[in-house]
Parts: sequence; C-alpha cells; structure tokens
Amino acid sequence: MAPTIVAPITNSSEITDFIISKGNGVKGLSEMGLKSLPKEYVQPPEERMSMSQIMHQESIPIIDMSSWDDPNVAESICNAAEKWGFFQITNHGVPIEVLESVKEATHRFFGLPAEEKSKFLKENSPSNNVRFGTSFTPEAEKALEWKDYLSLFYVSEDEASALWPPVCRDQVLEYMKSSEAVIKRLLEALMKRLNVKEIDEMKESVLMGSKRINLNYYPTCPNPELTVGVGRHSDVSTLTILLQDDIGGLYVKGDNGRWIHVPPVSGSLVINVGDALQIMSNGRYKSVEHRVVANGSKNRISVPIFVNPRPCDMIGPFPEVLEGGEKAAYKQVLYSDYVKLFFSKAHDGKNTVEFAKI
Ligand SMILES: COc1cc(/C=C/C(=O)SCCNC(=O)CCNC(=O)[C@H](O)C(C)(C)COP(=O)(O)OP(=O)(O)OC[C@H]2O[C@@H](n3cnc4c(N)ncnc43)[C@H](O)[C@@H]2OP(=O)(O)O)ccc1O
Ligand SMILES: O=C(O)CCC(=O)C(=O)O
Ligand SMILES: [Fe+2]
Repeated sequence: MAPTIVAPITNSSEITDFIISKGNGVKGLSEMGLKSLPKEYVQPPEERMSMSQIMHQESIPIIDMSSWDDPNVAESICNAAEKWGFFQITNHGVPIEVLESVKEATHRFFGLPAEEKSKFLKENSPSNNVRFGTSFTPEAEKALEWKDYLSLFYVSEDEASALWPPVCRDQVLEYMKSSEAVIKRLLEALMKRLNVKEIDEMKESVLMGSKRINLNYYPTCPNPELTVGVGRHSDVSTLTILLQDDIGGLYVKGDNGRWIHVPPVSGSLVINVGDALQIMSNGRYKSVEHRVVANGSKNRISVPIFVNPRPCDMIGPFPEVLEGGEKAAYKQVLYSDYVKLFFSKAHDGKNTVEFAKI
C-alpha cells in the first residue's frame, strides 16, 4: 500500500480539525512523529507533575481477595476506602484471560483507521451512549490533555450489540459481566461499615444502577513533562474498577498533598471511591484526586468501569449513616445534574463535589 503523505500541521485550527473533527486523535498526531508538543497541549506549570511532588516511600494498599470470607479482607477494604480512597485488588475472580482480551480489544479499537473511529465521534455516533473523543472537554479546556478515549454507557446487551464498535464489543461486555461479582462484594463490605445491613433494590440502584466503561489511549508524547495524560480529578462514580497495562503513570494524591504512584501489578485491578460514594457515605469514604502523566517513549492504555447511580437517582447521605445523630454534610442532588456539571468544565480537582455540599 502506498504511504499516506501527511502535510505538517502548523496552526491551531488545523490541529483541532485533524485531532478532533477528523478523528485522528492525539494518537494520529503522535504517529506523525512530531518533535515538539503543540502549544494547545502545554499545561500551566502548576498542573504539570514535577519530581519534587512525588512521594516515593508511600504506596496504596494491595488487598488479596482470595479468602473473601475472612473478615480481615472486608476490614482492609473499608480502611483503604476511608484512608486512601484508592487500593488495588488481586485474586479478585475476574479471569486473567478476560483482562488480557479487553486490553487487546482496546488496542484493536485505537488501531482502526481514523475514518472508522470517527464514526463514533459525538457528531456522527448513532447514540449519545457511544462516544469516541480526545482530551476531556476540549471546548472548555484552556490546555488539552494528551489522551484519546472511547466511552460506552451500558444500557443493554441488545443496544451494545447494535451500537458498540464490533472490534471491541464482546470483550468489553465480557469484562463488565465478569467483574459484577467483585463489584457486589466490595459494595457489600463498604455498606456494612456504614450500618447498611442489606443492599435492597433501591440501594442497588443508587449504588450500581448504571455503568460506563471507557477505553483510554495515551500515545507517546514528544514533551511529556509539559502536559498531562489526564488532569487532576476525582471520579463522579460510586466506585471505579480500573484495569491498567504494564506502563504505569497513574498518581493519587496523598493526605500531605504529594502524589503517590499506582504501580502496575500483573493481574490486579485498581479500585477507587468516586464522588457519589463520598456523598452517600457523608464523607466517610473519600473520592481522591488522581491524574495520569504523559509518557515520552511508550503508548499506554487503561480501561475504567465507572459504577454509578442511575442518572434519574437522587443521591445524598444514607439515613443509616446519619442514624447516630451525625449531621448531613451533603444535600440531595439529582445524579444526572451532578454528572453534567462534571462534564461541562475542564478537570478541576475535587471542585465538583462543592455542588452537593450543604
Ligand atoms: C472522558 O474522560 C474522562 C472521563 C471520566 C469519567 C469519570 C466518571 O466518573 S464517568 C461516570 C459518569 N457517570 C455516568 O455516566 C452516569 C450516568 N450517565 C448520565 O448521568 C448521563 O449519561 C450524562 C453523562 C449526564 C449524559 O446525559 P444526557 O442527558 O444523555 O446528555 P448528553 O447530551 O449525552 O451529555 C450531556 C453532556 O455531558 C457530557 N458528556 C456526556 N457523556 C460524555 C462522555 N462520555 N465523555 C465526556 N463528556 C460527556 C457532554 O459535555 C455533554 O454535553 P454535550 O453538549 O457535549 O453533548 C474521568 C476522567 C476523564 O478524563
Ligand atoms: O488511566 C488511568 O490510569 C486513570 C484514568 C482515569 O482516572 C479516568 O479515566 O477517570
Ligand atoms: Fe479517574
């Protein structure tokens, strides 16, 4: 096949057109072999990661879930959710082959030609529930983020069969299905500590009534020190179950404000508390700021499953948490209002949660 000749991209509108409108993403830009970072991606110094901000001696807990019935396991999960808001789990019951095949499927999707991927851009996608994009909210961001993504909001198997990209659909569905048991176990343990004895239908809906899965692709970057893969944010989910590959680059904010690396552990899943669980637990479990650095020599992928309330659910502190006389720190908010606020602005740390504070 004759090589495609690509003219150099020089100005801002050409960048936007090539990356956003034509569906090449930052992957397309990276593959052109550009020597320096376009100015649109240069983050202000306070948003870049410097070595002095990293705390090398700390690490988030790694919890072995093989003896699930041992009360120490549930205890470790709740302690980690209170102190760190982040932990890794091993022996979680999701087969390693399922994890490997969803990673392969992610590479397959991003390996498609831009014309194929652009069928899922917001303007072209057959549904709002399937979206291929780049950065986070390019229209609201002063500086763009070095990441492309495919975001899939799960409605039903039938909808997924009809609308999700066939190159990754089955593997993504399998990963979602096989992670259900561990998600339930985690939530059961976390609820017990909140005095919620049973996860009835109402609680199940508000804790895990909707799911979104993102396939993230962070291409090699010419000046990784000047930009970010994902800027500082907390997730708006109840819990996030994240599969990362073996490259590394995810950092979590520790309680002294410095950043702790989440090292890839083969076969593990990273779990983090989202804003919805912080609100429902009245602040007992913490959604913690995290970010992803760009990489100068390697492409990285990650696959988070965001476990959420349903968009139509009202969320607020559970009555069981307030039974002992604790004052509510958050009001009742409509979850879709909360998520729309999150998606309407650039990443801004933990600011979204202010919307729900009393
Ligand atoms: C992408 O990079 C990210 C993502 C994240 C995500 C972290 C999370 O925690 S995701 C969990 C989000 N929660 C849910 O999906 C819960 C359930 N869903 C909803 O409540 C709704 O689907 C909705 C998201 C509120 C959308 O409501 P709808 O009424 O259908 O309206 P839309 O027109 O579809 O969207 C409204 C508005 O939201 C933005 N948006 C929607 N989906 C996405 C998406 N997948 N990615 C980015 N932005 C999205 C968008 O601004 C829409 O406005 P437009 O004018 O652009 O249409 C963490 C870190 C990352 O880097
Ligand atoms: O890629 C990662 O490791 C984390 C991505 C993330 O924080 C997100 O998609 O919300
Ligand atoms: Fe996140």
